[in-house]
Amino acid sequence: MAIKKDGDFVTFTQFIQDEQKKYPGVSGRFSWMMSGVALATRMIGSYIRRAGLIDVWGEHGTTNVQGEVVKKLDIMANDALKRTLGYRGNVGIIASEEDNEPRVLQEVDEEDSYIVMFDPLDGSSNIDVNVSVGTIFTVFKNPPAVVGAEQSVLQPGAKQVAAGYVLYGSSTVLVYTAGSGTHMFTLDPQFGTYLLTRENIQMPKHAPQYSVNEAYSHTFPEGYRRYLDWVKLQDSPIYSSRYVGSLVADFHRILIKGGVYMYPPTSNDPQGKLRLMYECNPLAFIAEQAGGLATAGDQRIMDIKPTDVHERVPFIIGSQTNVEEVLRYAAPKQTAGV
Ligand SMILES: O=P(O)(O)OC[C@H]1O[C@](O)(COP(=O)(O)O)[C@@H](O)[C@@H]1O
Ligand SMILES: [Mg+2]
Ligand SMILES: [Mg+2]
Repeated sequence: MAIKKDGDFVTFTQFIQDEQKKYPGVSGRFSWMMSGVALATRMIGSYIRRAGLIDVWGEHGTTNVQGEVVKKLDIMANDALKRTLGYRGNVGIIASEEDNEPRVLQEVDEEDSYIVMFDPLDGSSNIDVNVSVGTIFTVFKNPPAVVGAEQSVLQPGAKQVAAGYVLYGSSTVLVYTAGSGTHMFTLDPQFGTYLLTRENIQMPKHAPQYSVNEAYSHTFPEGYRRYLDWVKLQDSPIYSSRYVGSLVADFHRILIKGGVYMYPPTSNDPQGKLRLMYECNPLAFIAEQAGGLATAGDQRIMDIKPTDVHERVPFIIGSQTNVEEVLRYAAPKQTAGV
């Protein structure tokens, strides 16, 4: 249900403006920038809702810097975000899964300048088959003293000022944090705006459910294979498994119901498949703000010092006790303090 405050629904922009009032001297341009992200995701959502009626299915005919076949919707989503953020006036630098390099959008005064990085369309392999997909974004402050777009973006996840994702599922939801809890907004198709529906989400401490692509498990490091053997022997409770193949959809289920998602190193992707800057860091911020954990197995995701905007890392995220169960096997030395 949409949450009412003083008898009124709370829109995403209003919520951010109220949240920003806690920080002295904030210009309000932050919420203007965030409304740009919200606008782009409404555009992307309208493309997805009309898939099959309009030409969004299939390949774009190019490959991205990661060697992946790019889908038409990857590019449409990327363009929508670049266009709306371009008009916001306080986004200095952007970086995207679909662009080789981070790009200086405009010179803005340092005080109020942000970096926005995003995975414009997450779960690309599910686009043509009508399975939920998403958009993931993260926001950093633009460091003073210009050091060049490439260097400016290479900040550890702990420096994020905000992060979020949109899940284009049975309903369209936007999950967001700016460091004071994790909150969810649902797009009201009638009003065409995101309304607050869950505030201060707390991830369950444990749930008997894991999410991993087991087709590759024979190539996982031994620890992860031992965890999968252990989890299948549990009978009270018995664990079940779920895997959609869209990171945002698999993570959202865990945020609400608990459990653990992992994408270990594989023979195909010895560093792991998922990208630190615009997939793992934003979800880690959201998970931690909801009482969960996120690790690369040997260190907390948000402590990793990035070296490349498209770098990949092993990824374990979810409920506190579930993640600790995985780490007992996958990274024994890592249990305390993740
Ligand atoms: O098919 P696999 O190897 O299980 O990988 C699925 C994973 O890859 C991704 O599709 C990668 O993200 P993109 O679709 O944004 O490239 C994740 O959403 C998903 O969790
Ligand atoms: Mg992705
Ligand atoms: Mg993507």
